[in-house]
Amino acid sequence: MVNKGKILVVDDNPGIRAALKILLPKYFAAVELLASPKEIHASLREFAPDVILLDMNFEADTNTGNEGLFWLSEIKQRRPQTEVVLFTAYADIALAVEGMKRGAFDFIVKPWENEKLIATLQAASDKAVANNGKGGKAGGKGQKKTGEAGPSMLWGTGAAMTAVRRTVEKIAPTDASVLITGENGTGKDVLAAEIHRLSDRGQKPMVCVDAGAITETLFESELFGHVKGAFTDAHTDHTGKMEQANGSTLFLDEIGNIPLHLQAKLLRVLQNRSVTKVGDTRSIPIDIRLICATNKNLEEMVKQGTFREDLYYRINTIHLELPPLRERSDEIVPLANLFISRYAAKYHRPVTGLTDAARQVLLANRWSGNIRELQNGIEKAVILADGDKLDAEDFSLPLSVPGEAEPAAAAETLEEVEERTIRAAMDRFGGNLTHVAKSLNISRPTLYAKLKKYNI
Ligand SMILES: Nc1ncnc2c1ncn2[C@@H]1O[C@H](COP(=O)(O)OP(=O)(O)OP(=O)(O)O)[C@@H](O)[C@H]1O
Repeated sequence: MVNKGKILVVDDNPGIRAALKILLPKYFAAVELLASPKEIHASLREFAPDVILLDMNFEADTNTGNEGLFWLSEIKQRRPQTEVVLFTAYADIALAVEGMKRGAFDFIVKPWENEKLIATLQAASDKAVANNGKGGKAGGKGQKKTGEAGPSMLWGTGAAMTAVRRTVEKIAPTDASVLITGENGTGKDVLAAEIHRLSDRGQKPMVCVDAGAITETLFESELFGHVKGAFTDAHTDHTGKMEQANGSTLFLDEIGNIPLHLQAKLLRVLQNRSVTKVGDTRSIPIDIRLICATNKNLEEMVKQGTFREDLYYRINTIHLELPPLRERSDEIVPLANLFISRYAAKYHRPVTGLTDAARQVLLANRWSGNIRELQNGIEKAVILADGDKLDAEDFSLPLSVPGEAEPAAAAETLEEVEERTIRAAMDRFGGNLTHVAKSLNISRPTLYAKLKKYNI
């Protein structure tokens, strides 16, 4: 069946373009092919593709994929509703995860299988159509919206998350500054929203600023505001995010990305509890609760002199560390089920759950992109699935061990999940401890201790 989607292929290999020129028009309403990414901007404007199949390396002899990542963010900035499928000859899972974190829909490795390529492009096209329906807001990370109601948070029952939850319950109603750390995709934004929701300020919208997404020149104006005429483009007065957050919570994401000279200005505002707009002399008192997040090690940055120590102590009254998903295995199945119901409703698919084999594959995966990667995987699987349960084959995951161990149930203990994951990895790597330790991201001594503990 021909999908309504418009596909743009960007690849400098003429042979690949020739093959796709024959294949794709059988399945899609319109297909455009470009040899160079330099023409992407024009094509975004004129052709307005739903999906871009984007080569990762355009210069001969390079295989870093950096060019692909650069063009991915260009596309996402200019036309966020367009979905991007990365196309690479180099099977690099780290690059795939990086691309997904930056908003790519999926990753296809060359040489490709026609069936998989078409299915992926069709799923991406369906998602692009859904994106268009909600005004172009697409997945991936972009500028955050003030007051956007974040999705509700599912709390894990493992030891680490139980401890985080207890702390959150104690500190949420106070005005203490909170620093949330953790790898990308562990749920820092979601946790910030939860703290705000539980606080006395929860009736007002939380104001979010992604410090990683604002240019240095706009930072002050964005945060503190400006008055008309303060600089060339300041045609009107602008209320900064700090003032907008008055009486509420300010969530400052990616705080580790703020350059030193701006850190000094931020500190001054926090100390004085007042803000002065760019181009103004009057100071406006502000009453905000500050929550910051970062995936960087700020303590290390303080030692290296790239993060101000005084600012670090100011924002870090309470420190919450979100563990990576691989250390929160008890959450994988409940989260997967949550995302299944969310996406089944969104895409009108009759999917209701997971087969045992699918649970198995999800539990055995490493999830370097954490909950975001799981969410993306479920979204794609829901779009592509044929039956009412997602099966192992609906996920293209590297560490799958279908049908080996006992099916996982949501009620399993963390230890049971850990034991099964280790057994699965031992089988997969034929007992090669170096490979098993590496795949589980633990040291060999830790692995020895666990093998002994579980009598493996
Ligand atoms: N506990 C949770 N319950 C439900 N959904 C969650 C949970 N944690 C994270 N998610 C979902 O996973 C995705 C990633 O979460 P979030 O953006 O909060 O991570 P993050 O740590 O802030 O990532 P980054 O470091 O890239 O900013 C989001 O779509 C979010 O809705």
